[in-house]
Amino acid sequence: MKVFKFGGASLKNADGVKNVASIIRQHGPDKLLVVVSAMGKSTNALEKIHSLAISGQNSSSQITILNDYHQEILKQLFPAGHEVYIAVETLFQELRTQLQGSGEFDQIYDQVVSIGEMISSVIVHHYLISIGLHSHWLDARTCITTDKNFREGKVDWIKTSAKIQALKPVLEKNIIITQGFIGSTEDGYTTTLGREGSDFSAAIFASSLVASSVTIWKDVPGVMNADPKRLSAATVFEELPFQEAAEMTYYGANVIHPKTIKPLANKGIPLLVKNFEDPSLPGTKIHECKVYDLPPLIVFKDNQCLISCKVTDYTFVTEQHLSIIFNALSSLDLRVNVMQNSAISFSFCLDFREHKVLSLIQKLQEHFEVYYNTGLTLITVKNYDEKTFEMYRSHAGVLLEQSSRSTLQVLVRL
Ligand SMILES: Nc1ncnc2c1ncn2[C@@H]1O[C@H](COP(=O)(O)OP(=O)(O)O)[C@@H](O)[C@H]1O
Ligand SMILES: N[C@@H](CC(=O)OP(=O)(O)O)C(=O)O
Repeated sequence: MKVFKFGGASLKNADGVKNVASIIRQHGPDKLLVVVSAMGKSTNALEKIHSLAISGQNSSSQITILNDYHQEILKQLFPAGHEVYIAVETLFQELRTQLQGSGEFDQIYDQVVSIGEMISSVIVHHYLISIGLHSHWLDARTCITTDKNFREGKVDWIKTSAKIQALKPVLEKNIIITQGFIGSTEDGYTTTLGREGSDFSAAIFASSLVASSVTIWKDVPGVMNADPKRLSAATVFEELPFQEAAEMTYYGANVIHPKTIKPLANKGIPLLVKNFEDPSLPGTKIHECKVYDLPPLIVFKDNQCLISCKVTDYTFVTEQHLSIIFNALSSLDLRVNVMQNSAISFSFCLDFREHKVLSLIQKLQEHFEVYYNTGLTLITVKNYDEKTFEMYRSHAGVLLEQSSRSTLQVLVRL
């Protein structure tokens, strides 16, 4: 059996849904489970709706814009009176109810933002039925069990795998359509797996079903040695070892979610990255292989924050200081992307998740003089050569630089 994953870019309008349906129709004789993300930029829109509502502002015009966007897609795909209209309206009702719910910021966020995937999966499912395919709609929350770490739910693999394996009889006669990005706590609250987590969902299903492959359908011809939106000369890899792909995603190559590779590599399931606009292109095969002479691989990670903690009592930075800093990071579940120390200060950069980073800074200020800069970009050059090394080191606006024998990292203000 195979797993396909279609992201927001492939489902951004009615033609996108038709194209996805045509790829599914042509998939061949294998059993198939399809994971879909929210349409277009719906998750960003839902994040905005949530943040307006939480801060006591009126979110109704943003909800209307999101509803209109989906209604336009529906109108182009289904005749008036089709049952899908009621299904989507029910989900918008659910959105309004959740916005009025009580609970922690992150908990409400997950109840609200997950609705994008619910809507898109319902639309794709009904469209597949309308063109004569045997589609079975699955609520991913009935299979993917996580802890209560809202916005970054940690998967309970034993429970999740058992529930996913129970889907095998359904797959005999149906194509399963389900949501990426979402799961559920044991007591029934929706959780999300981290932004752009639908690739990871595909890997969870594939690993539990021991699929023969996972294909993630993207708007690029495959995995490239840099984001083609940043470097137009980027070239496509025919194949890549799991290890290399995992490292790329760790440094921030957002073509694949960082948690996707491990479950697939553990079971030896190849990950294919293919282009949904031209499925005839070969794409990239990520699997256990050796590739020699890889070109320099350049990864840009935006929205970085550089924090410097300076000791205030004329002592040097000690292990006790580092322990305070790392305990604070760990208590907020924050990950450091690069770190560096001098005699009297310790600097590190991390993703700027405003809410959490400001709490971190507050904690650190109890012990250090804290300085911070936001709006930075971390550029990582893996397998650098002389030319790329010099080029990125001498980049304008470097705030921090670090290199090993194979990897250069510079933190810059672009
Ligand atoms: N190394 C890379 N190779 C290919 N694409 C990359 C790379 N790094 C970043 N990207 C970006 O990833 C995008 C595809 O991922 P994403 O937008 O998350 O897709 P989707 O939302 O459809 O899952 C591409 O449009 C491209 O700009
Ligand atoms: N919709 C979610 C999950 C996701 O993975 O989306 P996409 O496949 O479009 O990156 C997000 O935007 O974070």
